[in-house]
Amino acid sequence: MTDDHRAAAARLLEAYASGRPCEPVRDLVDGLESAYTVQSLLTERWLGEGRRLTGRKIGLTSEAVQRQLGVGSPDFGALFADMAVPDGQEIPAGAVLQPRAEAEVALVLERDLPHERHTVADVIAATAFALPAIEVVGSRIRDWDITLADTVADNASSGLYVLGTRPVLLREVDLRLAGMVMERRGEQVSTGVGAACLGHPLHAAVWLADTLAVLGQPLRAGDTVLTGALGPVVPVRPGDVLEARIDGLGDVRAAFAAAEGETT
Ligand SMILES: C=C/C=C(\O)C(=O)O
Repeated sequence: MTDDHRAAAARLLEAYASGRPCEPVRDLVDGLESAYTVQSLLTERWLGEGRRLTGRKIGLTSEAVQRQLGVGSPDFGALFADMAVPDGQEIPAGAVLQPRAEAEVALVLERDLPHERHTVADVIAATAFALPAIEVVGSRIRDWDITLADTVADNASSGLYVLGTRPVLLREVDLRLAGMVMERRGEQVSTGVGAACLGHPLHAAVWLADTLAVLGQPLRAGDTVLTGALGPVVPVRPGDVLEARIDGLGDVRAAFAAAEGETT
């Protein structure tokens, strides 16, 4: 760990604290490993503040999002209990900096995934159930001017996440063929399918499980895994109500508070 890593972490933490986006951190981060070192600094700090790790998110799994953000490989970030918003509960204005929303498949594990190389069968055997999810991503970096290094350092642009409430067993759903539609007050704003997520959301989960095991931080029983967007990410405006429906998994809703002085 270097002074540059500490400076990058401090820049991101200042953006969180002030609510004002910061300049990119890529000038302080030399490559992917270095970016994950900055992310780890943030994670360690948040754990030290008593936040509870609830799992991980995978990002940049779909070509649509990779094109939108101009970055070309998956990444991961940490999820904490205070980032989980109950289905349909209003999300306060300003809770996430520069919020955007995406619909995805969440997996909840009932077994550890400790190996350096997992199979899809390992992931299926370790999964208790799947849920539909909306991830509210955000960026501490001004205007989302991000490279892969910036988003990795910035906890994979994590914000909040909303999980549906009807658990579905993997044997009851074909996640590859599962279509997704996300609507903003009845208007279609994003569509996609499970196959858009690295070919299959379970492939994304295998990538994450292997990557974390190699890093010595394996996925554990009880973890939630957000497997990555199934379709394009959409900007969020105050007062938005977004509803995502995923075939076989059902629906989930993210409701955003109106800006002060506005009613919806
Ligand atoms: C910037 C964040 C992207 C994701 O979370 C995703 O592609 O799922």
